[in-house]
Amino acid sequence: MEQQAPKRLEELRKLLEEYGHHYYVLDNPVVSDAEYDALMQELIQLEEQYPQFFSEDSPSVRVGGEPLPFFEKVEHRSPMLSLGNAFSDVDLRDFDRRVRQLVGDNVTYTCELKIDGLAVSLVYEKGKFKRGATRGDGTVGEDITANLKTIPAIPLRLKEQVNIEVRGEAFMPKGSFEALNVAKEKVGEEKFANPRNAAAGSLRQLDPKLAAKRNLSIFIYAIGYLEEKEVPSHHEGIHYLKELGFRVNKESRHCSSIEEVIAYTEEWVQKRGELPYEIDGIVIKVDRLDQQKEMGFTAKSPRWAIAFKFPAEEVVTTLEDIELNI
Ligand SMILES: CC(C)(CNC(=O)c1ccc(Oc2ccccc2)cc1)c1ccc2c(N)nc(N)nc2n1
Repeated sequence: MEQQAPKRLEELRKLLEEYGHHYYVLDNPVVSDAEYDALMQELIQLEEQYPQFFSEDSPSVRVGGEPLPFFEKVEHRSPMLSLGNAFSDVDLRDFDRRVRQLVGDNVTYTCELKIDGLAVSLVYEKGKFKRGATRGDGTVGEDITANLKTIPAIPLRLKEQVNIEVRGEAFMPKGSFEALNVAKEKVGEEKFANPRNAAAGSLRQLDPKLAAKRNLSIFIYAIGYLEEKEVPSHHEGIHYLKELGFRVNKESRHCSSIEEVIAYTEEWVQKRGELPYEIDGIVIKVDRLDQQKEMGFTAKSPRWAIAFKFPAEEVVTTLEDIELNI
């Protein structure tokens, strides 16, 4: 007869999973950091006391396991495609014209912020997080599961026991990036050039305990495959991902015309500085899945999506940043 795990251990796992979801996925904390940390410490101590009740989806895995000798290569079940680029309204209108030529005039778009981070794939079996990987060359990536498990915004268990693979952008918030570079400067270590390099550098090193300290987060933006369920549109797919427990970006907008899309790009060129994370553009997707299927793919990109790239953010170099060699 299998021994029952102590009640308190199960209770702590449920509490920390619930609190973690509110804090890191919904950006809506229900307990203080101090209370969350105290409960986590209590769970870690209990799990050390009862190692026979180890569970791979316990919230305690967020602190990170032992360093790996190397990363395994993994093949994505469906390719992680790249996006064609648009640099102007003319390019966006050309895209809209191509879409209408292929699927007719009854077309709407979903616009999403293009987060400046590291593209990753997350595989769930019966709702449990099994494997996470970098994009790599789109077909083969590196298995960075151990590092991704330390990201609190990545659910270890979904609200439904589905087999699903999702794609998203792991990133380091601007505030965490600034603090990390201050800490590196203090000990004379090389600073990261930007949050994207900091996120990639944190996830592509072999020690999960180091990744756990980097305050990384993620936004999920695509379903790679999903068994036993069809979603009719992209925006309904994203809503489903949110219901499953994934962190999705609240700024996405369902647009009924390319004019609305252009207005959205102009809005975010202005507002990007107000975001707590860096973005390098906007991704525009034909919203209906039947029309996406009708349009298909080129060798490496979908015909039904495009990335509108922002001009590189001009870096204002303050006087104290310029070594005054007078
Ligand atoms: C649209 C897609 C390319 C994802 N989609 C896929 O990767 C993808 C992959 C196989 C698909 O189906 C196939 C299945 C088998 C073979 C070929 C295709 C469908 C979509 C993409 C890429 C980058 C994005 C980004 N940086 N930010 C946001 N917000 N969205 C993004 N969306």
